[in-house]
Amino acid sequence: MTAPRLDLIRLPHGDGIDLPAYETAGAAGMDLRAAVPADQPLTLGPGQRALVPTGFVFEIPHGYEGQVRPRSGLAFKHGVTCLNAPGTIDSDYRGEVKVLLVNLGEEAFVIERGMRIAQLLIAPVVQAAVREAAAASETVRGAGGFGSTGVH
Ligand SMILES: O=c1ccn([C@H]2C[C@H](O)[C@@H](COP(=O)(O)OP(=O)(O)OP(=O)(O)O)O2)c(=O)[nH]1
Ligand SMILES: [Mg+2]
Repeated sequence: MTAPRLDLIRLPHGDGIDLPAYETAGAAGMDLRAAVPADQPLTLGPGQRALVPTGFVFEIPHGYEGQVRPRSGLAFKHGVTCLNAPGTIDSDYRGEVKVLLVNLGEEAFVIERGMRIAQLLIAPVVQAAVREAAAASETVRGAGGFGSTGVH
């Protein structure tokens, strides 16, 4: 599969921020950095959430989506994660990509300019042809769910 091209448009407050990048050859996601002012780090108190700017508009190719996902290290060490994980970036979105972080830990967490706060995956999507139907087809599972299998 050839790699789709991804154009990133740098916004003025993203000046000097490293381009989002795949940190290793096999990385699934590119790390996103916080474009908060250098002299105004963002402090997330316990239980608080914030929309953190990345400094870039991502022109996601048609037929793909962007998924904003947490970094496991931040989640494990500090309880900091993406509240809406995975965040969805639509291919027709032309605003700045932002990361909705929440601090589920017990200590305040300080977000400095350039800190890697989340990762973005590019994934193919299809749009279904939606229609209303009279009845659902029959299956062995039927309406069973939520732990219904393997129970005698
Ligand atoms: O973590 C996220 C999630 C979304 N977005 C941007 C890109 C996305 O295309 C747009 C809309 O996101 P979504 O559809 O999840 O939000 P909504 O609440 O449904 O808003 P809208 O009515 O604008 O679609 O917001 C981000 O920058 N970061
Ligand atoms: Mg929406």
